[in-house]
Amino acid sequence: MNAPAPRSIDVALGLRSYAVRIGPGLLSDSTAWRAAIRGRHVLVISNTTVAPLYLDTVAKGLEGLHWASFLIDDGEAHKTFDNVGRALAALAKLGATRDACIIALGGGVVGDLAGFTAACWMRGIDFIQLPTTLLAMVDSSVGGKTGVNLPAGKNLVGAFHQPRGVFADIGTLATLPEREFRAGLAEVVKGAAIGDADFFAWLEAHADALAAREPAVVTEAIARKVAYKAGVVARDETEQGERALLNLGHTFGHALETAGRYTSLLHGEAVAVGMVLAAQLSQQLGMAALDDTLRLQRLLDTLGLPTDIPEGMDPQQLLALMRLDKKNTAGTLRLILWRGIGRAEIVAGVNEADVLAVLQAAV
Ligand SMILES: NC(=O)c1ccc[n+]([C@@H]2O[C@H](COP(=O)([O-])OP(=O)(O)OC[C@H]3O[C@@H](n4cnc5c(N)ncnc54)[C@H](O)[C@@H]3O)[C@@H](O)[C@H]2O)c1
Ligand SMILES: O=C(O)C(=O)C[C@@H](O)[C@H](O)[C@H](O)COP(=O)(O)O
Ligand SMILES: [Zn+2]
Repeated sequence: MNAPAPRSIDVALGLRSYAVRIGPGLLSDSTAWRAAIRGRHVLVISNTTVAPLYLDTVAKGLEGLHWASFLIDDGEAHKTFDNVGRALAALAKLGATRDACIIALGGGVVGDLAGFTAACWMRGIDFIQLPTTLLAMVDSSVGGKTGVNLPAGKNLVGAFHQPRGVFADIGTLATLPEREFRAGLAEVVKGAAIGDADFFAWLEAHADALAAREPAVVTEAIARKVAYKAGVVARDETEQGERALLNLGHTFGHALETAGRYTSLLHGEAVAVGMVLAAQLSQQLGMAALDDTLRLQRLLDTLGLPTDIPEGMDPQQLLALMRLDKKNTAGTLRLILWRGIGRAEIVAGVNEADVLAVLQAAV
């Protein structure tokens, strides 16, 4: 089978615009990403799973530069402030000046942490995203949200800091475990559920091909989701309005992740469950129809994603965690609710009793 044609999608942000390139061989063909490095110092941030697979390939593209690597342990539980401190120490040891560049090699955990480290060092240096998970390719590497978790909540510390470029080598998906691949599909479904009913229907029609990882279909899905997200980010970089829609399922999802101490559900899985809960709440409030909720559930199911809250979770604790969500204002819940396939809405002042009722019915 022919390799899918490479794609390039622009994130239009004036002087800080950049391209998201998607295709095979982008790690080993270093010409493009190397050109995005302006200075002499480079810190590659990765983790103990990804580095043994791909760091040597990246290293070949760094010849002649003064570079080092900093590896974190694997998993969401390591997207911490402590690790940012260690990464900053690695930059100091490297002697990194303001024209230094950080390369994020890995999934969303590495990307978020590396981006935040780049935002902090000397008040902001360049970084490049080399995403190696489906989730990072379709979502976390694009748009400049960077940050880390606290025990009190997901992504509570962070900064908006855009990368200089994103280079998604789809060849790296060959080594990605099945569960992680499926978790990435949740963020693809999310984009379609929020703002693109045609894309949602396309996902339904191609669900089996996606689950089977057919390269052309996977590439098309990545490109469509990235194009959708790039448009939203270009219109509302710092989430003053529309961008909050990208949080569909996340207020519930982040609470599930935090309650599970970042080791129970993967982020994409938590978003899948969270979208179903948001749909059920929307239905309860008379905003969405049962048929649409069932369609969403069916698609997530076909893609092998969970749609139920894991056993043992406490609705009151989940609600308490939701109160610390960054979208909330003036002590009231502000959620992304759903009007049906392709239509989401920001709703302020959501009644806690309604949220609790949905959580209690779901456990
Ligand atoms: N900044 C954003 O806009 C944004 C968007 C969505 C998600 N996120 C964040 O992204 C994180 C989730 O990202 P994720 O799903 O990529 O998780 P992850 O970074 O933990 O990666 C998933 C797993 O896959 C492994 N892995 C990565 N690439 C691999 C490869 N090619 N082959 C084999 N194994 C590989 C990793 O070591 C890890 O075990 C969460 O912290 C979430 O909050 C951020
Ligand atoms: O890019 C965005 O904006 C998103 O909300 C994308 C989400 O998928 C992602 O999980 C993001 O990190 C959540 O952001 P947060 O502001 O809720 O922490
Ligand atoms: Zn997300």
